Amino acid sequence: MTAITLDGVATASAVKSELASRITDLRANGVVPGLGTLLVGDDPASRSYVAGKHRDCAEVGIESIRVDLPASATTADVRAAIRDLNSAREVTGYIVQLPLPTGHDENAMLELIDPDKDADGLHPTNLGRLVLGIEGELRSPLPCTPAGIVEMLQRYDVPIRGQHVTVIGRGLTVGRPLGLLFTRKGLDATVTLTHSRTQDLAAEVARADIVVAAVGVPHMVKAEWVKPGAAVLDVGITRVADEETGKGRLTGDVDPAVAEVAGHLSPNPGGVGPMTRAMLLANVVKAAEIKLHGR
Ligand SMILES: Nc1nc2c(c(=O)[nH]1)N[C@@H](CN(C=O)c1ccc(C(=O)N[C@@H](CCC(=O)O)C(=O)O)cc1)CN2
Repeated sequence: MTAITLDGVATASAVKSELASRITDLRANGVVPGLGTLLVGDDPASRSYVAGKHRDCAEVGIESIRVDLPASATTADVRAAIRDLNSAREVTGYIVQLPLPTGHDENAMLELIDPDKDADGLHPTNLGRLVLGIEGELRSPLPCTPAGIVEMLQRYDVPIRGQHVTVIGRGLTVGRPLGLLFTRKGLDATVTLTHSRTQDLAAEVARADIVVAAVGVPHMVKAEWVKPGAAVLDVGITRVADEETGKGRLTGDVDPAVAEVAGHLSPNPGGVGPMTRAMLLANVVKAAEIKLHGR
């Protein structure tokens, strides 16, 4: 068996096309969606992700406002930048790019974001609404990677209801919110959230219909662990030196041999990453629509 590829580039492109008409409507009604980004320091990966977010905005007609602070920025500087983004009229939603450099308290900074402008769904109020299972008008923006994973599975008609999902990694942007999202009413999966202290990871993966690997350990998920036909989403990414050329290349958490066992496989790069970016745009558009129509 060779797995069906969950193509994040093509799926993100479809999402972006669908957003374009909503953005046109917003603009016609005098609301210009604007995404702000706050980047602190000079981590090359974060720089590249932020640059990608601005390119995406330009592609779909969202304005983008970039605030970059040097690695020497103090917590007071970061607070001031967040305060400015909260009050900037042209910013309808924004993100604080994570991770922040060592020495900054990420949770404290996320808490300063105006929840109505939280394009990442990572403010405690918005995460709280996810925990509370609030639906309808008060439903909060969803964290982008979890939202992108679910969107991609649904667009490929991969069953979720009643399925067993094993998530590897309990981080803030992927594992923890993803567990909440999959168990939400309407999605109705059963989730095992695993982490570095999980005793028998292979066994937890083996019983999963859907596996999400988000740890950043190259090729950690082995083909022998995976139930034949399972959907496997490779989220963690590590830059390693190519053995032949010595040049840097990107490697996911999933061993390539998994493609021979899985039913669906999202590659890395080219899978969940582009969906993360597309879901950010969707959150910005949704926030702008709320600004126009109210909740
Ligand atoms: N405030 C946030 N910080 C971080 C988030 C987040 O959702 N909000 N997630 C990640 C980084 N991230 C977005 O910020 C992100 C990661 C990867 C990609 C992506 O498109 N990856 C490409 C490969 C990129 C490359 O060549 O390096 C792919 O998978 O094809 C987009 C966004 C942590 N921080």
